[in-house]
Amino acid sequence: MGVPVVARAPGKIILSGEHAVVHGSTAVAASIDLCTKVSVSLPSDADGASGLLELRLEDLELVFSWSIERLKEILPVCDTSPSSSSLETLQSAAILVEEQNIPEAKIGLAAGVFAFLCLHTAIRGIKPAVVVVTSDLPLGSGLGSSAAFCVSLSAALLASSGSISLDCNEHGWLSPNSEELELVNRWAFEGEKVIHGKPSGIDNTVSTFGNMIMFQSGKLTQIKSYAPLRMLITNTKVGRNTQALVAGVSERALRYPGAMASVFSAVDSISKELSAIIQSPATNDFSITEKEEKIQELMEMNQGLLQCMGVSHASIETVLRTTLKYQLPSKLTGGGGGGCVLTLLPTLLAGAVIDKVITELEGCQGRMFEGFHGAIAKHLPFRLPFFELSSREICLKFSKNNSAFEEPAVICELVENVGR
Ligand SMILES: Nc1ncnc2c1ncn2[C@@H]1O[C@H](COP(=O)(O)OP(=O)(O)OP(=O)(O)O)[C@@H](O)[C@H]1O
Ligand SMILES: C[C@@](O)(CCO)CC(=O)[O-]
Ligand SMILES: [Mg+2]
Repeated sequence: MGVPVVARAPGKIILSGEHAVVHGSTAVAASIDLCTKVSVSLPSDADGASGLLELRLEDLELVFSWSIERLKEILPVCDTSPSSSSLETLQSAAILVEEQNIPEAKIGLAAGVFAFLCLHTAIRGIKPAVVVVTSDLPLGSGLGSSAAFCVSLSAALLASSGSISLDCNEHGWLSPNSEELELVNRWAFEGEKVIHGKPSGIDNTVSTFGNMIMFQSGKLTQIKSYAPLRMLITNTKVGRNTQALVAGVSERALRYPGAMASVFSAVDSISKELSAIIQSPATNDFSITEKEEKIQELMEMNQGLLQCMGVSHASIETVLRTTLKYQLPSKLTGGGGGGCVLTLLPTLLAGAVIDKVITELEGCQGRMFEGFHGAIAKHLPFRLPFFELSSREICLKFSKNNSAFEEPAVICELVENVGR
C-alpha cells in the first residue's frame, strides 16, 4: 500500500435548536472531543493495483469490499464538484450496498456504507483504496456520528486525491486552510444528505470548523463562551434514526403549518437568547450562577418545544424526571427519539449531588447511563460523569515515510498540541 492519510473529525452536542434548524430557525451547537477517524491508503505501483475498494469499520469488525470491475459496471462517472446532482447520479450505488448483505441487526449501517461509496466515487473516481474507520462516538445517538463520519471521510479522500495540501508541521498534523475546510464541509454536507435526507448542515459545519457555533440557514457564526459549561450526557441507548425523525417533524409541519411556524419561531428566539447569554461576561450583577440558571431555563423551554415537535421519547422523559428531582433540567440533543440527553451541571453543584443523580440514572433502566469525560485528551468513553465543551477542529495526519500510525493516545496528544 502507498502513503496513507488520516483525518479525524469531532462529534457535537446541540444546546438548542435541533429540528427547528432544518426549518430555518437558529441553533447553537458545540463540537466535543469524541472523534471519528478515517484513514485512506492507496495501492502503490509495487502492489500492482489490488483492484479492490475496501471499507473497514474496525470497531464493528466489519469489512466491505468491491472489485473495481464491479464498481465500473454499476457506477456512472460523475462530476467532481460537491453538488447534489453529483451524488444523485450515484443512486445506482444502492445495489452495491445490498450485495454486501449487511446483517439485519446492523442494517442502519447501510446508509453510512452508501454515503461512503458515493463520496469515494465522487471525490476520487472509481479507484482502489483501503479505507479504515474508527470512532469514539456511539452511532445513531444524537452526538453527530454521521457528520463526523462524513467530515473525516471527505477530508481524508480530498487529501489523498491532492485537493487538500499536505505540507506537514513537525508533528505530521495539519489543519486545512479555510478554503479547504469549506470544500470538506460542502462534500460532508452532501454525504449527510445521503444519510439524513434533509440535513440543515449544522452537524457537518460544527464538525468541520469546531468550537461553539450559532447556525441558521447554512450560515455559521462562531461564538465564545466566557465560562466553561459542564454537561452531563446521558445515553438512553434507545436506537433511533435521524432521517426518520426529521421526516416526522416535516410531516407535522405540513399538517399544522401555522402552529409549527410558531414553535420554530419560539425556538429561534431561545437559541438567540442562549447564545447572547453564553457570550456575555459574568460580572457581579450577572453572576455565573445567574447565567447558568438562564441557560438551564432556556434548555428546558427548548425541550418543551421538542416535545411539541414529537421527537421526545419515554426514555428521554425518564431522564428528564430523574434529573429534575435534583433541580437539574435536561433536554434531548440531536435527533431525539431516544439517543442522548444533556444536563447542564452548574459550577457550584456539589460532587455528591452529581454522584447521586448518576446513581439514580443508572438505576432507571438497566444500563441507561453512559458518561463521557472530554476534559482530558484521551477520546474514550469513560464512566466519569462530565465532559466540558471543548474547541476542536479537524486535523489531518500524513505519514510521509509510510510508517505505521501512532496509537490513538499519541494522536490525541498531537491533537492537543495542535488544538486551540
Ligand atoms: N463510524 C461510522 N461508520 C459507518 N457509518 C457510520 C459511522 N458513523 C455514523 N454512520 C452512519 O450514520 C448513521 C447514524 O446517523 P444518524 O444521523 O441517524 O445519528 P447520529 O449522527 O449519531 O445522531 P444525530 O444526527 O442526531 O446527531 C449510522 O447508522 C451509519 O449509517
Ligand atoms: C435533527 C437535526 O436538527 C440535528 C441532528 O443532530 C437535523 C439537522 O439539523 O440536520
Ligand atoms: Mg446524524
